Amino acid sequence: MLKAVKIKNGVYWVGAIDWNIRDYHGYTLPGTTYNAYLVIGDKVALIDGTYPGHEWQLIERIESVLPLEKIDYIVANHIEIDHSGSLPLLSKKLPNVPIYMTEIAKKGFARHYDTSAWNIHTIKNLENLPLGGGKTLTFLEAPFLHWPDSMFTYLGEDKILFPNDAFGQHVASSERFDDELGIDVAMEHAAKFVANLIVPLSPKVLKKLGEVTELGVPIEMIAPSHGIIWRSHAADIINAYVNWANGVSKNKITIVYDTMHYSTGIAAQYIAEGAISEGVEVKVDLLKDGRYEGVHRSDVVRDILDSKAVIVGSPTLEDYPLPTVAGFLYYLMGIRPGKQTQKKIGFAFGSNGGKGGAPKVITELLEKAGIQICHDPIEFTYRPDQADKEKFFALGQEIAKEIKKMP
Ligand SMILES: Cc1cc2nc3c(=O)[nH]c(=O)nc-3n(C[C@H](O)[C@H](O)[C@H](O)COP(=O)(O)O)c2cc1C
Repeated sequence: MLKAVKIKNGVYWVGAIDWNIRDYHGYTLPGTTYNAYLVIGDKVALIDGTYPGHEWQLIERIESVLPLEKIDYIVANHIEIDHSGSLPLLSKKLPNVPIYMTEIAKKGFARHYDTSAWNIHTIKNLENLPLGGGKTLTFLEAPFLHWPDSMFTYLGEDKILFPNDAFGQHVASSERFDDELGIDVAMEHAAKFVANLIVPLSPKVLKKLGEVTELGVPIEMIAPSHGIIWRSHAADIINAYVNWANGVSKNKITIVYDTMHYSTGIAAQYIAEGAISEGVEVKVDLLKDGRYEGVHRSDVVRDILDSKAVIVGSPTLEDYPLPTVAGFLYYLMGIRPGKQTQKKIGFAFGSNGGKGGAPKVITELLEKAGIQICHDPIEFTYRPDQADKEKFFALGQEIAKEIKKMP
């Protein structure tokens, strides 16, 4: 039988490890976990659940602590199926057990499952659920963190926040805690998660963290619904969230491009060399799914998370950017990294066969992603010549100097 992991007295991790998942809604990941938690007072509550197909891990881990029938309450912090996929089975096995959720979740669940037989309890913001035995759950509505239905659950006596997807990371590992996995590795997985899922919600993150601070609820441990539990570095991940939400960046430039015959790649290299000569960090990402093996867009946005500048290149193909670049820009428009408190600058470039047009289209899409355009689109025909190379090197130097002046 799989075992639960004790995270505090009377609190257990009873989730599932999914070692195999490599793509989740277009985000590449090295596996993940679906975290669920058992809180045992006089009464017993189960917080969150698993993706469909992983219910067996959840049930075995619960039963390593107590019989499933001992569960008195189920808390559903979020409707998305990677957390709620076990509810259809649990609601059958535990037919009378109340399931706590927000009013919006109730409607959302009805669009996912047949909830007619569920014993649903809709929570009010800051409602308490005393379990007895020194365990009280408090529910905090957290709309749009990250879906309209989302809520956080707080276990006051143990100072544990169960914020569902917030503070999560997609990583499958034998370690359950930040200090076991290593803080740098944990932070890197958290950064990718934030770059892809949380950046568009930045104002809401800041507002919610402000509300939690005002409530004066001490948080010693953060137990998210994916990845490791923050037990030694809860304050560090909260601080990192504040910085990411504000768009705090390094003197770093991300250059992202695709190419058919590599002319645009030569230009990218010259921009990079110019910037490097000014002492700034540069990441050059050739987009995956293009002609060459490259970097997946979900990793490119991770690079952009702490970059002050984003430079995007594409040759012109039938008057437009390559589909990889266009697709990437649509992804970026949804994430809107340039719309955080601290701005990002950028421009577009690319090779053409005489007519061109791609960099102009890229510029428009970069603007929609909130990137402040600091240079007109730059085009050249076929291979860059010596003058082009020098121009691109100088541009790299120019933008590096510019970002060094930015906060
Ligand atoms: C199928 C195809 C369509 C193209 N369409 C255009 C176009 O609409 N306008 C243009 O100026 N060049 C066009 N070109 C030329 C490329 O933009 C040119 O070869 C460029 O140098 C390629 O840059 P790269 O080496 O970075 O791939 C096209 C090339 C191909 C193969």
